[in-house]
Amino acid sequence: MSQQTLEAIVFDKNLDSLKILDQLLLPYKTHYIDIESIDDAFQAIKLMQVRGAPAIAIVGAFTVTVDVHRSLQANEKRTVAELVNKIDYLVTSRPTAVNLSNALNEIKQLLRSSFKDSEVVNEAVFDVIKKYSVALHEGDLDNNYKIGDNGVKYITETLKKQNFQGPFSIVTVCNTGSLATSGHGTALGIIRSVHAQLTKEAGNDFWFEHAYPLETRPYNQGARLTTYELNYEKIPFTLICDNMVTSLISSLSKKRAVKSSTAPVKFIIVGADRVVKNGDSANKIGTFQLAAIANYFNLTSSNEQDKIKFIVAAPNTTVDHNTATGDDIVIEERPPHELTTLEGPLVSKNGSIGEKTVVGIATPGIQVWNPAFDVAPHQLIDAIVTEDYPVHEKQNGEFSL
Ligand SMILES: CSC[C@H]1O[C@H](OP(=O)(O)O)[C@H](O)[C@@H]1O
Repeated sequence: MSQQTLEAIVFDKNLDSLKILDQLLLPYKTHYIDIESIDDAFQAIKLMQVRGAPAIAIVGAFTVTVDVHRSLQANEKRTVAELVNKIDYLVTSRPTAVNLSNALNEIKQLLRSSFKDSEVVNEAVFDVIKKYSVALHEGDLDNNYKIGDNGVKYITETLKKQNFQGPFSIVTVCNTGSLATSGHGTALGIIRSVHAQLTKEAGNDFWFEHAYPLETRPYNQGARLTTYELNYEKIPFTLICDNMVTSLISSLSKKRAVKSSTAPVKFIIVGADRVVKNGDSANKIGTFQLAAIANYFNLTSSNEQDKIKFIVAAPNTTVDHNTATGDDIVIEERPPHELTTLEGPLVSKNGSIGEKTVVGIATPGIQVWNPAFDVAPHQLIDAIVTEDYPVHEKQNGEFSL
């Protein structure tokens, strides 16, 4: 496998060129794809060659930048109104993650406030879009480190309040790390920061011992991407299937070792694609179940030290202030083949990596339901961790975002 990297998005400020890491080939192959137009980006986002709410917003913004750069180089005459239409098309590539529409709508507002619809796109238009895109990319990385630190503070405060002692573990779903953002990540960013700061040597009565990433069917972001990141950073983890969470929590709560660890699950930390005004949060399918599982164990345990906190980690660019509740969130449905087949390279017994292959794992031609996301109700969420501190917690059962 060529040199391993976690840099999902590469924008060259001098060449005004954009490359994305093809995440459909990870973890077996590191391959970058050139993105030269809005059409290229629509395809790459739709196919999930790049995915993750913040990452697709950053790719969307950089794509408009390189698309305009290319058209100026080709001396194409395009009005601002025509460019806005192409931007609206890009927004439709993945409807649930609000980051993409937030970013592209902000670019449209900048264009509308600085130029006439009938004006021909020129260098001044390009400069406005590039400046916004670079700031979005750099701001996302800064936000993620703040989310990580805020997550550490919340976890530390929680464990101290509970008078918890000893090692603890964290469950997470999908991929919310460097491959889903500009770097460090959101939920996985908190795990990175917890691994770095809440060590046994840090002197607290408690310390982080283990992460449990879920496989995250059907696209397998956890099995392919989160394990790739955790392995790269040498963070201790054990991959589990999506249907193993209750057994994992139950075994560890009874001090029954799972592989080499007995550290109880104290936090389930997930990302988000859209957090709406009342705190309902859309995220990868299976997230609602995780919130319900945490709630079950909390209802059936009387001991404060056993309580599990359900945390949503997301930057403010993922918050949708225009939508009241989760009932109003459009959930993207994906193609049936993602459920009925598996795509990947043939891996021989000696570990050598072959050509990409598609294998069937279900009866051909059957009816399939493949929603990419679900909505965790705010009632089941203990904290929403953004780049702001203190973190968002419910007052009288309600979030105030
Ligand atoms: C920080 S990534 C947020 C969010 O995006 C992922 O969805 P997908 O892989 O389908 O783009 C997943 O729901 C993450 O939690």
